[in-house]
Amino acid sequence: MSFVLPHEIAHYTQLTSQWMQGEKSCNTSTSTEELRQVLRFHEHRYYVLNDPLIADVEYDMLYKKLQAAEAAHPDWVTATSPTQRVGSSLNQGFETVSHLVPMLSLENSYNAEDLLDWDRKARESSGLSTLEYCIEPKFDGASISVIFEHDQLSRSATRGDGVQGDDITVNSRQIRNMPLTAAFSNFGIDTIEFRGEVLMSKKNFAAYNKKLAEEGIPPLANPRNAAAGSLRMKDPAEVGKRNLEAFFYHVSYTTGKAAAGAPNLFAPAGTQALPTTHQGMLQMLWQCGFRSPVQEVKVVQGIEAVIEHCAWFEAHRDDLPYEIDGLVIKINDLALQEKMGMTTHHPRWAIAYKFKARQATSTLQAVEFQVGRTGAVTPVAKIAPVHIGGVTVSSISIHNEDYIREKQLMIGDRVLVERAGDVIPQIVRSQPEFRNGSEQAIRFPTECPVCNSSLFKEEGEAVWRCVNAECPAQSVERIIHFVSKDAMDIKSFGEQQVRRFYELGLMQDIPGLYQLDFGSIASLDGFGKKSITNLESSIEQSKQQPLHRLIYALGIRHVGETMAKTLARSVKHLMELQHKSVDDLMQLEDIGPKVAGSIVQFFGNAQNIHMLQQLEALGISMQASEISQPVAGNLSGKTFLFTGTLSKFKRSEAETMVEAKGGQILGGVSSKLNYLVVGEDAGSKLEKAKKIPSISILSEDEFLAMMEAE
Ligand SMILES: NC(=O)c1ccc[n+]([C@@H]2O[C@H](COP(=O)([O-])OP(=O)(O)OC[C@H]3O[C@@H](n4cnc5c(N)ncnc54)[C@H](O)[C@@H]3O)[C@@H](O)[C@H]2O)c1
Ligand SMILES: [Zn+2]
Repeated sequence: MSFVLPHEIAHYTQLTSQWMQGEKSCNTSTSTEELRQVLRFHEHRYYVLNDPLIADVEYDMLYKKLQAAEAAHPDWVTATSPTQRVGSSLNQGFETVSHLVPMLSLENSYNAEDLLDWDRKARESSGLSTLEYCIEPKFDGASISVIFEHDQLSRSATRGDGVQGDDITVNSRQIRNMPLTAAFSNFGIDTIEFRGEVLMSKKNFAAYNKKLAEEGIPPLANPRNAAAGSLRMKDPAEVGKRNLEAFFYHVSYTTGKAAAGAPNLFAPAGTQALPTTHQGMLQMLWQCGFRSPVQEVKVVQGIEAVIEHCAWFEAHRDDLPYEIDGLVIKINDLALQEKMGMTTHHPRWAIAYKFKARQATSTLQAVEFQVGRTGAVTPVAKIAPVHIGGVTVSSISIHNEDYIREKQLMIGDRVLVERAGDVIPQIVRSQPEFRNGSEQAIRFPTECPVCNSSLFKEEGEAVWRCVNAECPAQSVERIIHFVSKDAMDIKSFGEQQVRRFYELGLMQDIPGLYQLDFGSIASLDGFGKKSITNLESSIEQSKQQPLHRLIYALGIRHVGETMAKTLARSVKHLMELQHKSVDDLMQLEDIGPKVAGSIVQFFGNAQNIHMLQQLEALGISMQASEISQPVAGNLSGKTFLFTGTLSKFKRSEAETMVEAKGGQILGGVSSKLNYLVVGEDAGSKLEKAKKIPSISILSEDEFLAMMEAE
C-alpha cells in the first residue's frame, strides 16, 4: 500500500472513522496491526505531504490506543510500530543522509498526573530523591539537525525517520539567524551535531499571509505548515523570502580535545570547558552565535515546580513572538541523561507537556455572505461550534470564491479548523475523504445580499463587489469619503459626526446629506447655533464644487483624484458618463481596462443613477466647469501652492485662476514647486520653502500682479 491512490485514501479514511468512533478495538494482534497501518497513513499525510487529514488530538487519541494495547500485550509489539520509531518524512528530490545520533520524538504529557508519573519513573531509575529540571518552550515548527566541522556549517538535515533525513543544507543557508561559521573551537570542539526547530515568527507569518492575500493567493494555515513546507522547497531563493528563524535546543554529539566538565590539559590555552548541564549547552550555543532558548529556559528543583511553571506558561503562551505548542521538560544533568538513555521513539530524560490543542474538527453547516464597507462580499462559514484554545468558534471567514474552490469546501463537509494564538480562526482544509454524498456545493450569490444589486468582479480578482453607492452595508463609509477634504470638502463635517448622524437616523445616504433637518440637529448635544450655521453653509457651498471633486467623491473603485479630473474634462455633464463604453473610456489618458470596467459598472447600476438624479434635483452641480476643460495657458508647466491666511482673495478662487491658465496646484513644498504664495501667519511651509532656492516666494499682491501680466 502506498497511501496515495484514491482507493487507498478512501480505505484508510473509512478505517479512521471506524477507529475514532470506537467501532473497532485492539482486541487481537491483527486488529492492532490495522491501527498501526492507519497511524502510518496519517503520519504520511502529516510529515510527507504536510497536509494532515485529522486533527493532532485525534491522531494522538489513536496513538494512545495503540500504546495501551502494546503495553497490555508486549508480544504484539513490532519493530516498525509507530510507537517504536518516529514518523518518516523523507522526500524525493533531496539526498538522504544519516544522523550522527538518532533524532527522536518526545514522550507527551497533557496534565499534572502525567508529569508526576514521569518524574516518579525518572527518580526511580536515577536513584535520586529530587531531580533538577530545565523547562523550555516546545517550538512549533520543523525540526532541523546541523553539523559544524572546524567551525563551519557542513550539513543540515530534516529529522526524517529519525535515523536518516533529507539533506537541506542549501535551504538552511537562507535562515538568517543561523550563523554559517561559529567558534566551537573555543570549546575544544572539532565536530558538533546539534538540533533545533525552524519556524516563522507570528509577525513574519502575518506579513507573509498579507502579501499572499494581496496577490489573491489563499493564506497559509499556520506558521508550522509555513516553516515545514519551506524547508523542503526546491528553490532556495523562495525559502529566503519566508524569513525563517531557527532556535537550537540540543547538542547531540561532539568530538574534539576538550573533555566534558573540565578544561582539557591538552587543549589549547583559553579553551573553555564543555558544559555538563543542558542549560550550559544552551549557553554555549548562544555564545557561539545561535538563537537558543537561554532567555526562555527555567531551571527548577522537583516536579511540583515544573507543574506550576507549566500552568503559568500556558496562560502566557501568546505573549511570545512565535508559536509554541507546549513546553519540554529535560533533566538538566547531562551525565544523568546519558545514564537514562532512550527508547527507539524518544529519550527517557525529556518529556513534552502539550498545551491545549488549537485545532479541532467540525462540520460546515452553512455559508453566509457579508458585505463589507467597501462593497467586497465575503463568504463566512458557519460551523458546528467547537472549543479551541479557550474560545468557542462558530464563524470563520473563508475569504473569497477562489479560496472556496481551492479548499474544495462543500456544505456538510467535515472541516479541520485551527485557531493559532491571536490569529483569527481558519479552515485548514475540508475533508472530502469523509463525504457521504449528501454534501452540497456552495453557491456564490450573483446579487448583493443586502441591497440586491448585481455583483461585479474585476478581471484577475477573486473578490465580488457590490458597486451600489447607496448599499446600506456601505453607506456610512461612502458618506465619510464624500464629505472628506479632497472630495466635496464639506468643512466641519468630520467622520465622527457622519457616524453620529447616521446612527441617529438623521441621514441614510449621500442625498440625505443635502436634506438634513437642522432643526433636530439643533437639539443635539454639542451643537451651538454657530456650528449649525457653519455646517449648513458648507453643505450649501459644496453643491458648486467642480465636477472632478464630485466624481472623486462618488468613490468609484480605482478612480482617484487625477482620474476624476480626466473624466471631468471628457464631458460637459456628469450623466454623459452613463453612455460611455469601456472602449470609449480607454481612449482617455491613463485609463486602462480595469478602471474603465469599474466606471462602466458604476454607471450601469440603476441605484447609482437614481442617486445621481436625486443629487441633481437637490441642486448639486453636474456641469463641467471651465477649469475642468483642457487648458494650455501661460502658466502651463508651472506649479503653485498657497499658504497662510489670504486676505485679498479666496484660496479656491486663486487655485482656479492658476488652473485656468494651465498651472498646477501642488499639495506640499518640494523641489517640484515653483511658487509659494504666502498670506498672513504662514508657518512651516514657508520655512521649508525658504530652504529650497528654486522656489519663488510671492506675496498676495505679487501673485495678483503676475496673474494680470500673464
Ligand atoms: N494530524 C495528524 O494526522 C498527525 C499525524 C502525525 C503526527 N501528528 C502530530 O505530531 C505529533 C508527533 O510529532 P513529533 O514526533 O514531531 O513529536 P512532537 O512534535 O510532539 O514533539 C517532538 C518534536 O518537538 C520538537 N521540539 C520543539 N521544541 C523542542 C525542544 N525545546 N526540545 C526538544 N524538542 C523540541 C522537536 O522537533 C521534536 O522532534 C503528534 O503529537 C501529533 O499531534 C499529527
Ligand atoms: Zn449592496
